[in-house]
Amino acid sequence: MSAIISVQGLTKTYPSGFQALKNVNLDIQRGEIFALLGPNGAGKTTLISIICGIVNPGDGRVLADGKDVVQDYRAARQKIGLVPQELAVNIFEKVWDTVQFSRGLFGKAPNPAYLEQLLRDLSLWDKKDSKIIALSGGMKRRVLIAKALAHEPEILFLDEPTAGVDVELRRDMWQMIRTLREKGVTIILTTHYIEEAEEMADRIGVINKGELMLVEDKTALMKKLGKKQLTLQLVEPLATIPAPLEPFCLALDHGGNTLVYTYDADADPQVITTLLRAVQNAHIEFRDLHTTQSSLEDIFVSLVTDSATGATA
Ligand SMILES: Nc1ncnc2c1ncn2[C@@H]1O[C@H](COP(=O)(O)OP(=O)(O)OP(=O)(O)O)[C@@H](O)[C@H]1O
Repeated sequence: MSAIISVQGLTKTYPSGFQALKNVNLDIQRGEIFALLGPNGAGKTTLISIICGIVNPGDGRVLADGKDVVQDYRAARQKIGLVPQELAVNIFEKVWDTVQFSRGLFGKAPNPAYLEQLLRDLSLWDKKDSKIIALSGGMKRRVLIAKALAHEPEILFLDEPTAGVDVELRRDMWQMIRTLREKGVTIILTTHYIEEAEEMADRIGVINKGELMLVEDKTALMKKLGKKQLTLQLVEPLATIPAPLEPFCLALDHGGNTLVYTYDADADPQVITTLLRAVQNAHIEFRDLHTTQSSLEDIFVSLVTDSATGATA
């Protein structure tokens, strides 16, 4: 895969003197779904806004499909669709008119057949003559997506696409995003719902205080930084952990009624057999056992917290 977006040494200091981005380097691969995660104020919107040519970069360079977003703004911007967080439309306009207008903004020739298919795909076709003010919140979001896609961009940015939408619409949006990717559109989304990134993304970027802390394949990330826990529910409570089990660094919970073993998600599975044998040799009986795996949310929280406290992994 080749990079469709290339961010090189990007730094942004707002006129207030606040440094919102610090030497960000990032390549987005053609055809991927990339999720950018970060706490409030981390710099996600600033980064997206610079790539989309809405905010001026400070130092550094951004290329969209090889076009410099400053020097070759129009060509670069034409490649990109942006679904903003906030509704930024004339609410008295009709759906069809607003979508057609968006296409015209990019100097694209009218293509009613394309726009009809777009509105049909977004379940908006029967609302094409409705004024935006008369639509539900979920439909307004779909209109924002239709506007962003009206000029047939190859790259789609979604800034918090499902903030405040109900579960059903969120699932619909996820399906919509997947369908777009199948059609070859590269998707970059920011989200506070880690579950969304876990569900959708091929790769994850974590940004904190203007610094890109990590960019990794999602599955590899969850394997590398994820933890698993094996919990044994004991028949008889233990007062202390017997000496032969000490090397496993077990925790004794629930008044001595459960033994918990925490291990790396990519650890050798043999380690569990060894532990269970040691438990048996120590004459400890258990009535039940189960394993859990840390979510992307656990990993994200520990990354951001560790960086705040200066801890290293
Ligand atoms: N125009 C501006 N002038 C000065 N500071 C700004 C400006 N826009 C953003 N900032 C600051 O830059 C930092 C990054 O903001 P940004 O909106 O990029 O964060 P974010 O990660 O998108 O946050 P959120 O998740 O809350 O949307 C914040 O501290 C914000 O206050």
